[in-house]
Amino acid sequence: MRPQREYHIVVLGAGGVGKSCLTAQFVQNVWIESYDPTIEDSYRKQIEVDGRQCILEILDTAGTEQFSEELYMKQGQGFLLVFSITSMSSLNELSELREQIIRIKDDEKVPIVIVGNKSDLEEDRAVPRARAFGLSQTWGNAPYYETSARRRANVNEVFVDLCRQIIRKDLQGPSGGVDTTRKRDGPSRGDRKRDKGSGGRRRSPCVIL
Ligand SMILES: Nc1nc2c(ncn2[C@@H]2O[C@H](COP(=O)(O)OP(=O)(O)OP(=O)(O)O)[C@@H](O)[C@H]2O)c(=O)[nH]1
Repeated sequence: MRPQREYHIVVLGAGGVGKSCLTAQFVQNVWIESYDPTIEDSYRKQIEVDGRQCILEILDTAGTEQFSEELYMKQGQGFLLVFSITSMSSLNELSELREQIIRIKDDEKVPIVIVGNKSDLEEDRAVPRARAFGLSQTWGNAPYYETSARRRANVNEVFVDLCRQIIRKDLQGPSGGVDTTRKRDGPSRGDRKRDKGSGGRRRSPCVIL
């Protein structure tokens, strides 16, 4: 049996674009209506991609408060760059984030997926699909998906695409994922948390499904 590999994914983007909702839909299959700004949450989920068992360690970052940015960019092996199709400024914010990732990772070909979330709000669209797609092309043909966390549309697809890119890179070089057969499973990082109250959202930093 192939060993499981562990991959670090970081979800980045402006505040309120739906990073936490996308992550919660992917990891826990739940929809969160309320807006509760994230400080930093991390989750674990095991998935199978092309016959390989992968454990994804997903870091859901703060849209507004930028804690330990450099550290998590260094540790991340793949990045979901999320904007809302209802906000042009949220798309514009991604350019700087991408530049930062490339500078910190010192790698032009770092696995990235660009995500235009809130596709269910077509009537409020402010970012033409062609505009976002054009940008993704100038970023080395990074895959571009439109998602709806609310309707759970394309949610798995963005994580699987990113995971596939990381696997490909992992197979090409020695600096890939961690072989978890040599590592004790334990709680994730992500220890800086805001008290999220008793709503539907979990306080636990670590979810293993
Ligand atoms: N209609 C619609 N609303 C969404 C969608 N995704 C998220 N939202 C709403 O947008 C608001 C913000 O969602 P969050 O997931 O908390 O956004 P975030 O990017 O994590 O925000 P920060 O934690 O501040 O960085 C919430 O009220 C969600 O219910 C979506 O796909 N469609």
